[in-house]
Amino acid sequence: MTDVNKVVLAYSGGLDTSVILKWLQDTYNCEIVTFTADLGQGEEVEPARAKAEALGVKEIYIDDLREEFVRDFVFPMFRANTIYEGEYLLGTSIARPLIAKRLVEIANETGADAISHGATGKGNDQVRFELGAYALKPGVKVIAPWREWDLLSREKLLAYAEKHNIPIERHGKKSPYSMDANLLHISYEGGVLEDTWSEHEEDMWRWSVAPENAPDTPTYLELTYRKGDIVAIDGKEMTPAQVLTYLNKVGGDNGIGRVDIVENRYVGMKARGCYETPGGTIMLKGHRAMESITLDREVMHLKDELMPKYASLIYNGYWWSPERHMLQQMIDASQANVNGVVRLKLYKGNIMVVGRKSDDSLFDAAVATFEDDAGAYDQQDAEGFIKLNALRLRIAASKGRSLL
Ligand SMILES: Nc1ncnc2c1ncn2[C@@H]1O[C@H](COP(=O)(O)OP(=O)(O)OP(=O)(O)O)[C@@H](O)[C@H]1O
Ligand SMILES: NC(=O)NCCC[C@H](N)C(=O)O
Ligand SMILES: N[C@@H](CC(=O)O)C(=O)O
Repeated sequence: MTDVNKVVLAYSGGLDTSVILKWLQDTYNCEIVTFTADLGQGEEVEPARAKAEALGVKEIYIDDLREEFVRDFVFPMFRANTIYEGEYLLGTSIARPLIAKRLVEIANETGADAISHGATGKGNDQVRFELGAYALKPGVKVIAPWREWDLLSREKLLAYAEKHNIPIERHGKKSPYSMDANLLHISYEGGVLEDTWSEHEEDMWRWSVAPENAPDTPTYLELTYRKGDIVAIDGKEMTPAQVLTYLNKVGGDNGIGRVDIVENRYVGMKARGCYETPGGTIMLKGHRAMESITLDREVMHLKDELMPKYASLIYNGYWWSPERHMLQQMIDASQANVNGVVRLKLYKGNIMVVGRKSDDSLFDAAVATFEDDAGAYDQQDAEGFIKLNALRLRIAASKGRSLL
């Protein structure tokens, strides 16, 4: 067993991390610092203070990280139109690097030599927390209780909690799912979802109405972009966290952003997950529309080619890596002219782009028109363009390389 003096625990305040807190004290006989983040999960974080105090913790950090989360993690990720395996908007994946960063900062402030978290040994989150911690504090020790203890069933965990007077009630509605929530999404895993054929239950979803129950009249939105980020909605300036909060509300009301997928975890297994990402789904659609008139074609296509790689880096836990940093600089540089306004129509789970405008637009109506273009584009140029592009095809065909 590793020798540790002081551990910073990522303490969400629920049953699992409360058991972990006690288990760390007993097993490692060390001081514990707790860290609880408000990432917009919609549950009060303050109750974590009293719970930690009741377990004898002296150093308690409760941080409101909502603005930092959206400004420095969510927005940069959306500049790349990031999506994992075609469906997942990485709501949990993008929050873990921020938790890792704060764990390390708090360890430095309090003189702790170790960090701990409650992610299991079967998932992605352990990888994300630990790669981040090692990248930012190379000598840090890591304690992952799920990989060490024998409390592997719910019954054992509850028995341990009861024996040590750890309150087992959770605030809010009890969920049969393993969930993670923040301003970008809610994820649901486990329970009935472990049968890939069983349909998710309607009452599982917490933020959105079913598309069929959404209003019969559409909702229009105007998103103003500056350097690839939304800075105003319907002309009203907003901070990054305000933007996402607002879009979650209107998106949820219109039945937008539900997905039910089976994804490939980094550790090798496939896992079923349902995700509710109303604001993020709107942001992705809006951003692509803004780029469609402001980005050069080859820049756009290169971004699209690199995006799956960038998404995998984030999914697999490599936010704090030199390769993600390098890609981010390129992505950010591409956004210099991604300015303007996009107009969207939300209707029963759908998002339609109905307008886009920009002072930096590359769309040239004089060139694109089906009407007389007054010499803006010489149609005869196209003949040589096509012939030279066809040259190798014609040579191959003339030498008998039939494609039929
Ligand atoms: N808001 C948060 N603040 C600090 N740490 C967090 C937060 N959310 C999650 N974590 C860390 O990530 C781990 C994995 O998250 P997950 O959502 O699986 O936790 P959990 O099993 O729900 O824990 P609990 O039952 O205590 O809520 C948690 O055990 C905790 O260490
Ligand atoms: N139950 C959870 O804690 N889910 C978080 C993981 C969500 C998603 N499968 C991910 O790996 O990012
Ligand atoms: N948070 C979940 C899922 C994951 O990490 O992929 C776990 O700890 O297992």
